[in-house]
Amino acid sequence: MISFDKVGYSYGGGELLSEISLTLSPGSFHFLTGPSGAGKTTFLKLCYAELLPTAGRLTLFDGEARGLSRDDVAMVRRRIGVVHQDCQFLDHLPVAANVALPLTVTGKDAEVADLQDLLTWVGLRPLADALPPSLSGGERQRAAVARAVIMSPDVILADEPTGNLDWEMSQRLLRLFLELNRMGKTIVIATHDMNLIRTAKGQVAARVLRIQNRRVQLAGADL
Ligand SMILES: Nc1ncnc2c1ncn2[C@@H]1O[C@H](COP(=O)(O)OP(=O)(O)OP(=O)(O)O)[C@@H](O)[C@H]1O
Repeated sequence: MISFDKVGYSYGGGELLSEISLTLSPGSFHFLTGPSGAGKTTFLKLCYAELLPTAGRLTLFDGEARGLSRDDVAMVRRRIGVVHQDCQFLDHLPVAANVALPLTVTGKDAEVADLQDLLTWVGLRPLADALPPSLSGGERQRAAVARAVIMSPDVILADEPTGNLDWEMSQRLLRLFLELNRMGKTIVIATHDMNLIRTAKGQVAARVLRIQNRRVQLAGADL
């Protein structure tokens, strides 16, 4: 589905990521960890063609990343939902409209019932008409998850989704990702939170990718 073959990435200086060879198979669950500045966000950006490799071959679905046309990139982005680290919203639009935005911008209307179901699923139905600035950190993250899944993507990438959340809210968010994975979605979560990883590993056959010394490698079973 997403396959790295000796991929490297450089922002212009030396390589930040080197010789990455791995495959994110359909339905798999991966955590991505590593020190601050190691390149986790950069790795995720490669996965959704926000950045293109500066070395090696990266296959996104059936196409080589560097050979994708604009239409191909748009197609890739429709199949990948991203929960960004800072989850930005349009502050003048209510939560429901923000969640529906990926559909609206592609000219489609969200079915009201589907949108309400999605908001119920993330526990935000009572806040459907609230404006984003009034949401708590956990509510923002759940709205971002809802927005990332509204297009029914095959893959969900989340960048530090539990970064500023307390343990209970982190667990709640983790349950959403576990449920999405049970529905067959491929999940990649970048996180520093080892407790979250351990908790998840009790519930799903998650693999842990660790970025160290520019390489991305599968961590041992001790994690
Ligand atoms: N657009 C850019 N131009 C140049 N350097 C960049 C750019 N974006 C990121 N970097 C650098 O690349 C390195 C990796 O950044 P990245 O955000 O991928 O790391 P990270 O592992 O996600 O970090 P954190 O855990 O702190 O979020 C950092 O040193 C960062 O300063």
